Amino acid sequence: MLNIVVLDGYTLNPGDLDWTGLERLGNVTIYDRTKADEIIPRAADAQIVLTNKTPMTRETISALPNLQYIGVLATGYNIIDTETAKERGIIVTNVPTYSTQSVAQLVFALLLELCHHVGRHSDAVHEGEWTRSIDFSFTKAPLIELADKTIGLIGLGRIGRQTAQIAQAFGMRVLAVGSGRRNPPEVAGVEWVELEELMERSDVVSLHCPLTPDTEKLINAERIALMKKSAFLINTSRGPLIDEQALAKALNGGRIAGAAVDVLSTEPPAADNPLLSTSNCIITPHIAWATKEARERLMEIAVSNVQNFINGKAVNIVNLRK
Ligand SMILES: NC(=O)c1ccc[n+]([C@@H]2O[C@H](COP(=O)([O-])OP(=O)(O)OC[C@H]3O[C@@H](n4cnc5c(N)ncnc54)[C@H](O)[C@@H]3O)[C@@H](O)[C@H]2O)c1
Ligand SMILES: O=C(O)[C@H](O)CO
Repeated sequence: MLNIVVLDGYTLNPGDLDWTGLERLGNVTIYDRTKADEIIPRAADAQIVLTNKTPMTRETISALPNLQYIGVLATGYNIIDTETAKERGIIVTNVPTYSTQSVAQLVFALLLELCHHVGRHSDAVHEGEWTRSIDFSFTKAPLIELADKTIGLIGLGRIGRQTAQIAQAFGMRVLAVGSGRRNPPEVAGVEWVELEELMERSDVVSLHCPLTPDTEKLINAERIALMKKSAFLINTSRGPLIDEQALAKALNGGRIAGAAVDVLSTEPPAADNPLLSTSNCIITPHIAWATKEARERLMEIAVSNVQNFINGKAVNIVNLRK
């Protein structure tokens, strides 16, 4: 039987799912979380390592001679040095599709909060402002309708497309930017444009591309400067896509109207992360993927990824192409 080590199982299964599917496949050891200096001793005898956000660097992978397979318990696999794994013949897989609907749903939870300030209005009512009001209605901030507005999607993969469909249901126009590597496919109701044009024309910019060396700080001061003053920026993909200092400066200076992010450059964030003290920036703690429904699918696909690897027919490989 193969040794299987889960380095950071807690966020996937804080207690409401079960690991029995995985436990049928080998000698399984599950850690809730693993610090950087604990990875090598914990994974030393493992042929299979599963990780969500515990990084597998060149140094770590090179120090694990028994390792044959790394299963990422997520769609984004930027925490893995995939090149080193490839050089050493180690298969890396991810879990695509499990949270597509949940992430797109959070995009609109964030966007609707920016448009309607539901939390702020409810808090005001509970604090007695409606009771004291002389009118039947009052607003704490300008309210915005999405119909006829333009959303610009950076990345039109699975989550980007689901977001496009919901946006269209709200009556929004949809612009998109792709990886630029080949002619983008026709997608109903979506206009492909260059990044600069997307930044200029969009009322809402939403990020859905992976974090790679090419996309790090894709949203920087120069690109934010292209946005409309009334525009919103939404990030449910990965924090390092945004230059956070530049975004905080733009928000504090009224250069754009607001932002909402589910991800930050380091997670959990340092207390001095500039977005934490920026008032017109909504921040959620990387929850887009974490609905029960999505986590159930994640567990199921992650187990089937391991089963397929053991059977010699690995699927969802992210590092052996090219
Ligand atoms: N917040 C969360 O909980 C959560 C959950 C799932 C996924 N994610 C993030 O969302 C990302 C997207 O997930 P997905 O399922 O849609 O992946 P996907 O692979 O289906 O789509 C990614 C798309 O981005 C495009 N792309 C690559 N580089 C680009 C670039 N430079 N500019 C524009 N587009 C580019 C790709 O061509 C692809 O179409 C993941 O990589 C992950 O980082 C976050
Ligand atoms: O990429 C993903 O699947 C989410 O960010 C959760 O890790």
